[in-house]
Amino acid sequence: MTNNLFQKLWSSHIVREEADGTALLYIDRHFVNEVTSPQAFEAVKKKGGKIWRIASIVATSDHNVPTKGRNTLIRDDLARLQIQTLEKNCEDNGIFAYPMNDIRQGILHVVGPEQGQTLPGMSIVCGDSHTSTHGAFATLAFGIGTSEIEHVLTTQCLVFAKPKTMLISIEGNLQRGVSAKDLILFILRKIGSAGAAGYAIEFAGEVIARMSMEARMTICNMAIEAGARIGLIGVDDTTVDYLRGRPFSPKGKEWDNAITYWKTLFTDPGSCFDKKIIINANLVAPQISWGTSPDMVIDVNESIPDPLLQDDRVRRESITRALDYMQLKSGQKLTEVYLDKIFIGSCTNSRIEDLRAAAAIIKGQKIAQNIKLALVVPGSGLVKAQAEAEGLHQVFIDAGFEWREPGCSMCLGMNDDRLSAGERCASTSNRNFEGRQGPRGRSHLVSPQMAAAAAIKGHFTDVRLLFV
Ligand SMILES: CC(C)[C@H](C(=O)O)[C@@H](O)C(=O)O
Ligand code: SF4
Repeated sequence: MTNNLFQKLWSSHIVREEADGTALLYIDRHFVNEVTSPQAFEAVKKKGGKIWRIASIVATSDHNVPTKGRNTLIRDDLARLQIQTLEKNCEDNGIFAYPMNDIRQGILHVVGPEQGQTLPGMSIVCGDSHTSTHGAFATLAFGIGTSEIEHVLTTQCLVFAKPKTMLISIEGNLQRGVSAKDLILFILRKIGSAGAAGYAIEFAGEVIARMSMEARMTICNMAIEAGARIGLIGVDDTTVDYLRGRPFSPKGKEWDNAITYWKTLFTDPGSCFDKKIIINANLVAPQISWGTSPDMVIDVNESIPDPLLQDDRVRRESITRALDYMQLKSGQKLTEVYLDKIFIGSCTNSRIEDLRAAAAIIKGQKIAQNIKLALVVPGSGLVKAQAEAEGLHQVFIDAGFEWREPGCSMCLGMNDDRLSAGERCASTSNRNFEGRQGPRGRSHLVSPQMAAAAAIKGHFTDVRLLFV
């Protein structure tokens, strides 16, 4: 019998399955952050419950940690309280946590894989929608809400409705200067922000096979922006090589056994999917989001769409509203629009490869006069240290960027790093909703290369031209 990767992962975690496909799943790994866990811990305590499997939990604060001045008091009361509460909950329950000043601290979706706490075959949950990132390692990984966190804490299980399966196969070659981020933005634009709702997506094909784990994580990270709670990629040598020698990866005989199992985690040839999509990578240009949803995207050289040309009324209205919010006009080119801030970071694009790609473009140049603030926020303390060892930090600093401590930072306005009203930002993050990076702020989602080039020019530019 042939099974696709999702079916293999699903069936190996079922505790009980109902006829309609809803199942009680066993959870192997529970990542916990400061924002969505306090009420869950509180509820467990109130009900006199016990945490079922403490060793499955890994915690760190990432959303509202400051990215500078970490040794001074955090000014925002809520942020301070949430961080302190997480620390206390972990201490009281003996839970493994990376404190804010630990070099291993960072965004959970960067830290888990980096430490080998994300391993193929696991079921993984976290009170955060971008948990789909971990699916790049052939894990059944998805975001959950606060009441579900409580459920997992006390039972190690979770009820989950079985999703349908979608295969997105990416063939051909990505052009030079076009990255995994452009590819996933291109896919979002093709299938829409609800195009994969109710599905688990598997990304496959020759382009994925050639990609690094960092790039694969960028792809799976944004599966949720297409409505899929799960994004998956099968295990191959790249997966195994990435995990070899990581602090929490299995060692010795256990490593050998693990590889034997991991190598079964791929879609059997001839397996069925509920839906299949083929993408020609050769057609992908550098992408820029122009609107207030991650599927409102155009090629770098395209013009902003005209709402009047849309047949669908809802679509027409949402484009009109987005253009108004973004203060853009149909027919306009984004290469002509000046930017105020640059953000290179987030769980989508803050890994070492992302920083290398951005630094390669910036090297020896200065940020444009009109850029008020350009931030580079590494995804973890270890990414930061690696970048410093390679001298990348100096490239950024010399150009006029600020080099910060790891965290979610300007990806969302939950800490001091924000857009002010009306400011326009080139951002390597994953969401461009109204007010996402600060009230009335305007976000354009791009790749690290595109953000780097925009910092130098002061506006967007086609990075492919920098490589000829
Ligand atoms: C705050 C958190 C719950 C949220 C999420 O679930 O994704 C955040 O990380 C985001 O990116 O919007
Ligand atoms: S970096 Fe952004 S998308 Fe990722 S977990 Fe943090 S806030 Fe969410």
